[in-house]
Amino acid sequence: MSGWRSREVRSFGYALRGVAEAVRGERHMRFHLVAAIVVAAVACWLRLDAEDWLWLIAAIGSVWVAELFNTAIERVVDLASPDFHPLAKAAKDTASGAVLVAAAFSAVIGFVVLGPPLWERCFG
Ligand SMILES: Nc1ncnc2c1ncn2[C@@H]1O[C@H](COP(=O)(O)OP(=O)(O)OP(=O)(O)O)[C@@H](O)[C@H]1O
Repeated sequence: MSGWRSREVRSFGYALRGVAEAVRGERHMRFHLVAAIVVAAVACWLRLDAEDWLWLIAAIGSVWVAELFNTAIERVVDLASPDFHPLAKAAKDTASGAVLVAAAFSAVIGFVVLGPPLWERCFG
């Protein structure tokens, strides 16, 4: 393997390890993983079309990305400011807020995409 390629493979490995470490260490990350599996199972059961799948994938992805950044920010804040500091608090609270906003928008997308076909399947 060329030097460039082995460097790329190594970087990819570090990135995957970062995701795995976040899933192992963060309760919320595991919750998002379970939620994504449940949503995908329901979407399969409802036989959603490609466009609906894209909306769900974008919603799930946005929550995962927000949670990964939140985890990274928490780690850096813990490293830089183990003692209480108002700026550390603001950084952590803002990072959690990003997850909350992503989760809220994703819940709306889930409701709009899954709601009508689910209603139809269950009560139609
Ligand atoms: N060094 C600090 N200085 C000031 N406030 C802090 C500090 N560390 C944590 N906090 C406050 O405590 C809250 C909880 O912090 P913590 O590190 O426990 O993260 P968390 O929100 O519990 O994340 P998770 O549950 O995902 O581990 C933060 O949102 C922040 O308001």
